[in-house]
Amino acid sequence: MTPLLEATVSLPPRLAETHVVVASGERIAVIGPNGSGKTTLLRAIAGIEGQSAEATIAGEALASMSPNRRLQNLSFLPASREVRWPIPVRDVIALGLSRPDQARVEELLARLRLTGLADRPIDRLSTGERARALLGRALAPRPRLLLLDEPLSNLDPAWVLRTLDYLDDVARDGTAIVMALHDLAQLSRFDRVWMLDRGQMVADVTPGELFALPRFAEVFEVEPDGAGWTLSPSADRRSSR
Ligand SMILES: Nc1ncnc2c1ncn2[C@@H]1O[C@H](COP(=O)(O)OP(=O)(O)OP(=O)(O)O)[C@@H](O)[C@H]1O
Repeated sequence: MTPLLEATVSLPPRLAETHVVVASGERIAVIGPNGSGKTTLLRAIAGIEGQSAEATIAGEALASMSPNRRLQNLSFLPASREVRWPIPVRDVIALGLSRPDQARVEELLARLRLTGLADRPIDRLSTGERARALLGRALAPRPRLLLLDEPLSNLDPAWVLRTLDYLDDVARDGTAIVMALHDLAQLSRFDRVWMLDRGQMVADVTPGELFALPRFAEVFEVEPDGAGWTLSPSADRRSSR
């Protein structure tokens, strides 16, 4: 079976050569401490960082796709929620589409509970509302692959859960999701976890396997402690942090 995504990326010194294979409908969490390379990996797969990516989606080279074809195949949601232009929310969502589709825009506005804000310029939304609108833009074309950089940050607890539920639905329809996140409490919602450390992918495991890895505590410098986390005894001994 042809994998949905196959990519070899490399951006030294920020990211060592990394080979990734993702199947349709897979949900993958990309984790790692600040500066470990999560954003770099997502941007490299998307081909945003120079010519670093050799990526194929369903066997087709991403680099040679037309802009429209790319929109149908891949959406990348950057971590930044900053939008400087006063574009109405419904138009922001429509920007994600390869051709006009008002019904799709209305569907996303309703699902993201943005219908009441649809005509408001996006630069006059709260940060969490803006995060939902930008996620709507990424979801709009029903791409085969979603690369999401911290889509849960700035969301309140209910919206974290609603967003994960929505992404589960999207994955059930066959879209693969590769998502950078910091909230390790949400890992059980994913099929696989890629753990990064200083620009290297050091684990590709199921969520259940992750916490048992000695490397986990070493990379994150924390250990599970009841319902939360505690700094591991070796924390702050690593030279680069
Ligand atoms: N444009 C850039 N040029 C050079 N180095 C960069 C650039 N952007 C990021 N870096 C460096 O690359 C490394 C990886 O950064 P990256 O943003 O991928 O980390 P991250 O895991 O997403 O971190 P965070 O959790 O803080 O968002 C860091 O050491 C960072 O300082």
